[in-house]
Amino acid sequence: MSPRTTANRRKATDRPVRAGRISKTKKEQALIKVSPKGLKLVESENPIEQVCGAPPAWSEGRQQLCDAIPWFRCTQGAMYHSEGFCYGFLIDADGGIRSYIDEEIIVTRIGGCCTKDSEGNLVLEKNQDPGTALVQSIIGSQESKLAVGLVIGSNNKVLNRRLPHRYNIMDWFRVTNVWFEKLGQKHCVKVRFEKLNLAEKSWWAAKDSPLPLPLQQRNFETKMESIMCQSCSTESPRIYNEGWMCLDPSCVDFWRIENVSPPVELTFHSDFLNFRSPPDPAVQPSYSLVPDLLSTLDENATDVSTSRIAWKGIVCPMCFKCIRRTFWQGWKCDDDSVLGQESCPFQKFMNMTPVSLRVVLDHFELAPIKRAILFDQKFSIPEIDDISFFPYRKLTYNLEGVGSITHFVSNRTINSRKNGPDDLFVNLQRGDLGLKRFRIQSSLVAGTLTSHFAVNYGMPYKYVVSVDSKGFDEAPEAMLRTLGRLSWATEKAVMSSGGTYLPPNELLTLGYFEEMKIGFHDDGESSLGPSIATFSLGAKATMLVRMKYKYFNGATRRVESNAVGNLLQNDPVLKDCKFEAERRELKEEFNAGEISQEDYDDSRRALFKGHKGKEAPTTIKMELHHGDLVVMHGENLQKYYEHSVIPENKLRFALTARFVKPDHVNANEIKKGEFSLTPDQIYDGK
Ligand SMILES: O=C(O)CCC(=O)C(=O)O
Repeated sequence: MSPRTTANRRKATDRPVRAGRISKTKKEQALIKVSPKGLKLVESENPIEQVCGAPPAWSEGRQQLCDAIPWFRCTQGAMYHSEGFCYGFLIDADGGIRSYIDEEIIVTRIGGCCTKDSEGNLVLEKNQDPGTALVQSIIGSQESKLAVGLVIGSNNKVLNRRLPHRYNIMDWFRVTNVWFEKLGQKHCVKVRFEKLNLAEKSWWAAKDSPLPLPLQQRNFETKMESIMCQSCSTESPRIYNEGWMCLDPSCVDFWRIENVSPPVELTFHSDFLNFRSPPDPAVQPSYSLVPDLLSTLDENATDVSTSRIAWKGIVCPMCFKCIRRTFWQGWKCDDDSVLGQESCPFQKFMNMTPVSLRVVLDHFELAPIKRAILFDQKFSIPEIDDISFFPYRKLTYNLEGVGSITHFVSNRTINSRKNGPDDLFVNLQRGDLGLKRFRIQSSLVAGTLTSHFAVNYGMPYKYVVSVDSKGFDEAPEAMLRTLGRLSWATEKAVMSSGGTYLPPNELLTLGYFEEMKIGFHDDGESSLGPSIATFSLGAKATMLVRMKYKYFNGATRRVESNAVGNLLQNDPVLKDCKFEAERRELKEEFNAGEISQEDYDDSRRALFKGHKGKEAPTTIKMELHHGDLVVMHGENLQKYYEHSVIPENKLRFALTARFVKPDHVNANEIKKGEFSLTPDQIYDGK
């Protein structure tokens, strides 16, 4: 069906190229050719050029970028969108075919619904639906005149310029067009961005390229041709030279030129690339391109330095690199450097005005005389002992054949005693304990930092991260007192459960600012003894304990839903695991020699097949209050179960003591775990 033109239709191909157009080198002209293979051809035929300037901010890591730039808070995917608006967009390797970049215009595909084919090319898995959050958000920004921040990654080959860093902030852009195209048999969404500030030369323009035309000399009259489709009565702009197409994916004439599919090679129409939107003061961004967080933090206000906003990243005012808050006191530019990179001397350490207990504790008088606890029947109910260790309440959770968790519940008398939890909370905030955030070794997203600060004293210990250890001879007084309390709690809990007490020789201190936490993990390293004791100071926290995925489901995780993962070699069939009765019966038959290994495995596979594996429900839920002590005892507890802790307020410390087996430690480090307590550092349980 041939298109019916609108009243003001002009023949676009006849129109002269107007002022306001950036003059293009031959190479750039060639880039306008947008066949699937064309871009690669252009890339190899043309040497990579230098850019003329430097980005206003940059980053070598995605995590650092997202932490410091509020308009680009997405660690995966190309678009940062929130509540119906697109705020930031990354142009990297996968803009897709028919992409375009020059100094002022960017044409790219918006992500989603993609997978990689055998050659590593992105292919659409399904149609991009106009109703998806990505599509709605980009339209939301266009309609609301919200400027979008663009970042260009060094994997981008369309620009064909040498980019100085892995991620480079470009500028603010307005969304001028959002439309659908056909990609293979599916349809995808494309967007045209236009730089907001046309008066200044873009830093990514080619070195020695001419200045842009001044605004007064620009022609804002050029318009894209727009034609109404005869079939669906929707107007679509003319984007390609080869002919006009209806761009409404629901129309029978979608993506057809004069009733036939368009050729493989398409070239952008000059009006589509050359038109510029007249200046419009209503088009504004939500944030500064390079935010200045530091100027908003009043260091003398007591509740600022540990607040959520204060552990965001910043842009280094000296070298413009995005840096994360890795240190308890603040930011250090060279800490987030890539190895071998020149380091920048910038550092900003906060005043760290001590946080008062009153700010973090909700109880009217800081702590109750006796803590009343209502147990939720959904979780394990502990044995309660109010007598043996008075004034503590002792709650014991027994996990059959696995171990026990003992919770010593503190109160006002214990907390307010001299050198007790109230004093320790204040003392731990004096001086520099050496707390830092470390990189998580097994994180899915490379470079992710822990969401808490840590420092280790005594024997070296590696938990989710590798932390340097300082000797106990360097430990502040407050830590030795804590060690006294944790040794007391470990001994009492282990003796009550009939185990063997091994005095701790390592103390890991975690510090949590507002909204920090520790996700599910275990403390099951082979170098550790069976007891782990934690002392809570400051804000209340919730500790959750659950069975590990593979012990709950009887098999490891599998990517494909419904497929069965690797079966457990030695299934402990824990109480309340999935298919507990069936798994126990099969195990007994196998152990009794009634069924072969093959039959045992086949029967388990048949049992699990078709059931999507899921995380185990929470077995134990504990509220950890200021002054409380928790002792986990039993090697199998760490083997079969995992725990997480989510604090609630602006500051919490968790000090955890363990016994590290000396034969797992370098001889020259053993000394670090040696300590002796003065009589008043030894805790008497009061
Ligand atoms: O914050 C806490 O109470 C727990 C800390 C913890 O799980 C650990 O040190 O392994």
